Amino acid sequence: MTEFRYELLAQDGKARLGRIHTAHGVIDTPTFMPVGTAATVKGMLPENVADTGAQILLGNTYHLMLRPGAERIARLGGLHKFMNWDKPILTDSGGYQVMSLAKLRKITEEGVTFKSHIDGRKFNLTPERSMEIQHLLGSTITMAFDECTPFPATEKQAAESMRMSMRWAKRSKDAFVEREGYALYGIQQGSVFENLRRESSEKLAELDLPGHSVGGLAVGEGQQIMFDTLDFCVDMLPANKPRYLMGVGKPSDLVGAVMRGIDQFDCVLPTRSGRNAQAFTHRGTLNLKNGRHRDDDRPLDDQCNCPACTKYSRAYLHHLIKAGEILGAVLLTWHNLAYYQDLMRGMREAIAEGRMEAFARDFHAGQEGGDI
Ligand SMILES: CC1(C)O[C@H]2[C@@H](O1)[C@@]1(COC(C)(C)O1)O[C@@H]2CNc1nc2cc3nc(N)[nH]c(=O)c3cc2[nH]1
Repeated sequence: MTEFRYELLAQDGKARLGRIHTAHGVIDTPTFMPVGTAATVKGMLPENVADTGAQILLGNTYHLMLRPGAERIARLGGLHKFMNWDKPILTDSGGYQVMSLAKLRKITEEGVTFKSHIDGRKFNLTPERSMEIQHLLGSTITMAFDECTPFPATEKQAAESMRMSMRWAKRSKDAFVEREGYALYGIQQGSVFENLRRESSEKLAELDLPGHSVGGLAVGEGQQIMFDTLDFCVDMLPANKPRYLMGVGKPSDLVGAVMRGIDQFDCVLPTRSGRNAQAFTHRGTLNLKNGRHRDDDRPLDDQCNCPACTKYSRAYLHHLIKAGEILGAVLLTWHNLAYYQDLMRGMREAIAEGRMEAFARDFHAGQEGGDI
């Protein structure tokens, strides 16, 4: 069996090249984790997600506990078997999704009670139940149960929220079932306050966990405040363990956060935007609904080798979108995931060669290139 461990292979400024070894395989970092909320990366076969270069997917405790149920997935062999993905899976712990999706939520020291946004059934989620669900799913990386502090928050609100999350982190660790090659990550909170981020990091350090995430960001604060917070909060987490920035983000967020020491990312943007006709390319973003594409025989992105870019034209993609054809959403999702993986691969190579600054400059020049 493989023990869970992080290898730091190279650094370029604060940017890190690394490798995470897990029971379900290796993850080259910096890495982007496609979101597979309901046990599927929407519109994609898992083998095609793997073909884009993805080495790990994100799943959600909240969605899977509501439907089809964690015990059912366990009876059917676990989430990897259920969705036919044999590489690592990281599952979020549910607190964030309860606050952003569920109805009639009630938070107490014990946990959260809420009504399903699907059928109104009542549920109870505690650190202990979240750990049990993620164990039943067979998650490679389990996230501690926390409260994502809303933005904006006063320092007092952020302190109270963070301190409850740190008590819940201890309960998560006590309930987590240790398995070789599997890991529990702690989640740093504290909003935008340096002293609270430090207090959170010190509390997490006492638990000696194999990895950590920066929580409480990508909650509407905007890129500059996110970067300003990362400038001080990432270094508070142990350098010999992975650092995961939850819910981020658009391509320029990824470049800026890698340069501030982040190793793992997840975001709905590439898949959700793909279903909404938006394509990320090396020369900026395109909306394929726009009529200017109707006669354009060029590939979507001439630097991409995904099926959408090598087998079809912008005109065809525009036609599929206008006609509401499923293939339009599939091809744009496929392309966006391939673009995100190309971006991460490009950054890994740049860090290995000590040219991350130049990579970032070229990235921004390409995005502002215009006339795409
Ligand atoms: C509500 C929904 C679907 O989740 C996405 C997406 O909208 C949207 C809306 O704007 C973008 C940025 C594009 O992403 O924000 C969400 C992504 N930001 C984010 N995800 C998080 C998940 C988290 N999980 C835990 N356990 N704890 C956290 O502190 C936490 C913080 C997070 N911040």
